[in-house]
Amino acid sequence: MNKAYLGLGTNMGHREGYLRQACKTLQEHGKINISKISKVYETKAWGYTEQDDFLNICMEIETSLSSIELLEICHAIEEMLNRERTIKWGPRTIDVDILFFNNIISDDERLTLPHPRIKERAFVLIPLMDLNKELIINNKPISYYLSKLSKEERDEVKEVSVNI
Ligand SMILES: Nc1ncnc2c1ncn2[C@@H]1O[C@H](COP(=O)(O)OP(=O)(O)OP(=O)(O)O)[C@@H](O)[C@H]1O
Ligand SMILES: Nc1nc2c(c(=O)[nH]1)N=C(CO)CN2
Repeated sequence: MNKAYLGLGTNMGHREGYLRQACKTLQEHGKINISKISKVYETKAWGYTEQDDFLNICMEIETSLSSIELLEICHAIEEMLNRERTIKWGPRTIDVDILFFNNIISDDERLTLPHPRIKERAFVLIPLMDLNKELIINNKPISYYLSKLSKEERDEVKEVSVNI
């Protein structure tokens, strides 16, 4: 069985609803089991800042799918929930990224592993820390990268009480 970590984000419309639908679709897939789910965080937009706040979560899954098959499922969920690609890093109903897939390291443009921007993103590092503090990128634990971010960046990620 493969172990993977996914990052989900949404900042349009009924954000909890989109997260719930994405989780339900993943859980109902016969070849995916959600083994852990992080707390829910409300986060300031990163990268392209002129947009509404996001809700972000991460999850750990077990799956018999290959990494590319899993990527196809992530894209199918984005399509089902009407994600549109207009502005780079812009508003979206849902984004489902593969953060880690086993210990695979790949610089393939279609599927880069670990996801290339985890290290800079408090909105990913903080929920990942809920799941597994031992995750490693370039021989360093994710806590190292979180400690390198400024207090301001970390403070932009706030736990909220939302049930998914
Ligand atoms: N680990 C990965 N997880 C998801 N998509 C990936 C990954 N590595 C590469 N990609 C590719 O990145 C492309 C762009 O993805 P997407 O439009 O979701 O980017 P984004 O979420 O806006 O930005 P970012 O990639 O910085 O999170 C996808 O077509 C996908 O094939
Ligand atoms: N806070 C936050 N900012 C973002 C997010 C996101 O999920 N959360 N996703 C982006 C593109 O992947 C760009 N910026």
